Amino acid sequence: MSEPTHKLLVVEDDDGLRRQLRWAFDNCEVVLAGDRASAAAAVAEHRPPVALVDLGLPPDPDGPTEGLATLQEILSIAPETKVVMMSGQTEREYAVQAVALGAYDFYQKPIEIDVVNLTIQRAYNLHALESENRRLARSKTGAVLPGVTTTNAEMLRICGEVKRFASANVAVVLIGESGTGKELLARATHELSEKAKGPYVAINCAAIPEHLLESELFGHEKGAFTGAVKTTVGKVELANGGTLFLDEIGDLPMSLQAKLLRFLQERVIERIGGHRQIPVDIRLVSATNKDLLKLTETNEFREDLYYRLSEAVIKIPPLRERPDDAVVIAHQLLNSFAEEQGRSITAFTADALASISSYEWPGNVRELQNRVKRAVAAAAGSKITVTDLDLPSYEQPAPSGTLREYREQAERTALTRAMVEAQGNISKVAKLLDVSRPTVYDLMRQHNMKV
Ligand SMILES: Nc1ncnc2c1ncn2[C@@H]1O[C@H](COP(=O)(O)OP(=O)(O)OP(=O)(O)O)[C@@H](O)[C@H]1O
Repeated sequence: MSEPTHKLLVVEDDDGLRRQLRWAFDNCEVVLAGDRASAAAAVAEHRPPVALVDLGLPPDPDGPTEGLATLQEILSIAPETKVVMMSGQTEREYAVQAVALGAYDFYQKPIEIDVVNLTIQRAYNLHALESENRRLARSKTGAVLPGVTTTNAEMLRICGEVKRFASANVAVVLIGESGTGKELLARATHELSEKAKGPYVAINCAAIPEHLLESELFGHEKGAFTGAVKTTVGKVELANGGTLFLDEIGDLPMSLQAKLLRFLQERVIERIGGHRQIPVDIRLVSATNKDLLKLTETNEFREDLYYRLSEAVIKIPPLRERPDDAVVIAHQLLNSFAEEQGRSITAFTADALASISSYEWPGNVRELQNRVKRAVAAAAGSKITVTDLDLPSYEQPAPSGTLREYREQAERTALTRAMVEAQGNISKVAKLLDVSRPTVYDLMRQHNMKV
């Protein structure tokens, strides 16, 4: 084996054979297990790319049941692990059964080290190739900013803006419905900025009662008011050298709007009950689902503060306006929840995909997360259904608008589904839609889609 750091799990109950195998694979980090339970624990801890499993394990050393159960348990914890089963002369008939259950290969004893080594090397190669494919698929589905998944043209444009604004050190306001990813983009702005080495401190202006909010933001000195038993540093000061994220800024009470404005003009704070001016150097990112400009017209939000906060404005579209993202994010969530919950569910049914892309998603990505998580836990089959997601079934909308608009909508839906199914592989998309590759590229351009 080329890399001595490869982990190899050997599940074998015969002591002599275990020693022989450990010696034979001294170029791997061999993890030994003698039964199903210790094999499962070792897989959870080490996630070995390859496992070599004896078919006859206690309590059924002469039969296949325990070996096959161990195979299934390993794959339920780590579906990516390549399992090579070993059998005695008489158990050859179980080879097909093992492969049908997901084993990568089958090896018949007696052990010939060179041959086993070759099988294992091939398994490592395949594992590496599949990992690389998964990585590429992930990057194709657009990990354009840390933690952000998108293939939607508008979101990709927004991610580009976030990157540019992050390095420009301007005050950014993020506008979008609840669960659209405002906090996610706020964090990305911090991580990509020159303040990334400093702290990231978030505060939700709507979640804290008005009389406590001032102290939360600016801190207080001991004895400043009844109950102020010790000096407390506020969030603004805590964020010094980093980024302060003010969530639900539209709910900031008027009295504090004045105080925040003063801070933004002078860049110093005074704790409540304090007389010292403390200089604070922060990057400010705020977020709201309200129309701040409208609030300025009704005098609910100070206009001067609005302009201070919104040197850059980013509007995040709701998920219902980006059905392509709903489907792509759903797949990514499915993969990560299935891995987390140790379930071998890899797909949605076609009906479920149709519902995901047509549903309104009032709770946006947060609601999508909750539904997919529950569905992964509840699914009885290998695919997630509309019922698992507890979504209304998709109903073909009655034609509205012109024939051309209707055609365009259908074309876009078909293209999105094919892109998701093919994980961005254009040749596969072309095959699924029965058109040429150049046609796929043309369609993508027309519909503003990227791979
Ligand atoms: N494009 C995306 N890709 C992956 N995960 C996302 C995406 N958008 C949002 N999420 C995830 O969805 C969840 C909700 O996002 P977030 O908390 O950023 O929304 P928000 O707009 O700040 O919501 P609220 O206004 O309710 O605070 C988070 O777990 C976030 O990581």
